[in-house]
Amino acid sequence: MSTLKLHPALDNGIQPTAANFTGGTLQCLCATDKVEVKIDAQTLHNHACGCSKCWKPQNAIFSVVAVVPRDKVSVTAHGEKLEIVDESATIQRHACKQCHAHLFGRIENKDHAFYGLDFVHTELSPQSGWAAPGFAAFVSSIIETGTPPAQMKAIRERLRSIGLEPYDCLSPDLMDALATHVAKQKGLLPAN
Ligand SMILES: N[C@@H](CCC(=O)N[C@@H](CSCO)C(=O)NCC(=O)O)C(=O)O
Ligand SMILES: [Zn+2]
Ligand SMILES: [Zn+2]
Repeated sequence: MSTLKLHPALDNGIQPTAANFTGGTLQCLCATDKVEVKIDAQTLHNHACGCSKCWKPQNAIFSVVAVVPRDKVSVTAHGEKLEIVDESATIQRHACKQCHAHLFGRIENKDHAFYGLDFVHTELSPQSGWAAPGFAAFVSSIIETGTPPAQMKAIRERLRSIGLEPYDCLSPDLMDALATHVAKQKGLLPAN
């Protein structure tokens, strides 16, 4: 067992994706009056994210975050406790005002490549079977939240050892999707 602590869902053995899994609920960390969000689909593109904006549990250096179509996400309890962390961010993260867990992050810009997808942390779910993380994104960004640069080599090696290829932005598939969207907007590729 490595002494490097990345995130509990990575350090304790990655739980496998369940076939035919169709969703569940997310709950905030409050002891009572939990905010609850229902997700009526399996998640996609789950990944470790090292950026400073994605929510992570205490002492974790990575977040674990996936996407799901926004029309599959609904607030089912205590929505009055939610607030948007940063209205100016591309991803508007809806967090519990009391425990600060992020229940979902929504893109409101219709011109964005990922418009229509919400960002969610399935570790907040009592169910198991959600999509397993498949890569690590924004790895160099962990330096921005205080990780000493000298630890980066060991952290990238640890990520690889648990099957998560480290990238300093998103994965090549997702970067290609972003660039394809821009080329279509410019009329350099056919719209569909
Ligand atoms: N170095 C910055 C990077 C922040 C960043 O660009 N984060 C990405 C990934 S979040 C989920 O994968 C992003 O798309 N952000 C848009 C947003 O947060 O609104 C840092 O660490 O802060
Ligand atoms: Zn809460
Ligand atoms: Zn992030």
